[in-house]
Amino acid sequence: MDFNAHIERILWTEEQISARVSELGSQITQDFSNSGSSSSSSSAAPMVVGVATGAFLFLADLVRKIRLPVSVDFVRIESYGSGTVSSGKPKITCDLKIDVRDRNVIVVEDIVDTGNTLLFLMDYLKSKGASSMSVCTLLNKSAKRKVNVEVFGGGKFYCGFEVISLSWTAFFVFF
Ligand SMILES: O=P(O)(O)OC[C@H]1O[C@H](OP(=O)(O)OP(=O)(O)O)[C@H](O)[C@@H]1O
Repeated sequence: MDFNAHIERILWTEEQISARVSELGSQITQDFSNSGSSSSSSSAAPMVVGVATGAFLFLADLVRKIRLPVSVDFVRIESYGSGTVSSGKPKITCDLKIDVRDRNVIVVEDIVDTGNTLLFLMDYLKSKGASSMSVCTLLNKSAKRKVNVEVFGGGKFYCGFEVISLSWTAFFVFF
């Protein structure tokens, strides 16, 4: 089987992604080093929560670049099923194992698209008593956003790469 036959074009090389992941890890290390967190309400090292399944590889690369004793957990949230269009109704199909109460949580995503998954997760983490929520996503498709993606408790939004939609690219080429 020719693996490359499934790749239409390469947007970012392995080297570019690796360099960007290192930058994100350094930024997070810096932001969470001084007071133990970006929020003043908790002194514990941040808890990194990957949204499975998509985030697992990015998370593995990212945590090796964060020079802090982070704890790691996963939550499985699905909204696409086997399709490519979001149902708009994310659901937890595998819950967190670690208690997030009074913790500063960094949610790690492979991609933020409509924003529905993060909005759902933000409400969930708030209901579980997390002190703050930051987001670190490898890819961000802000042109596809349907709901506002917010952080809370002094958290930050970290983004690896912004994905420009083809229609916008065509618009700029045309003019
Ligand atoms: O911003 P949104 O429109 O909510 O989309 C983003 C979410 O969609 C994908 O997950 P998916 O539901 O496909 O599950 P998977 O990671 O298991 O493939 C992706 O990994 C994000 O979690």
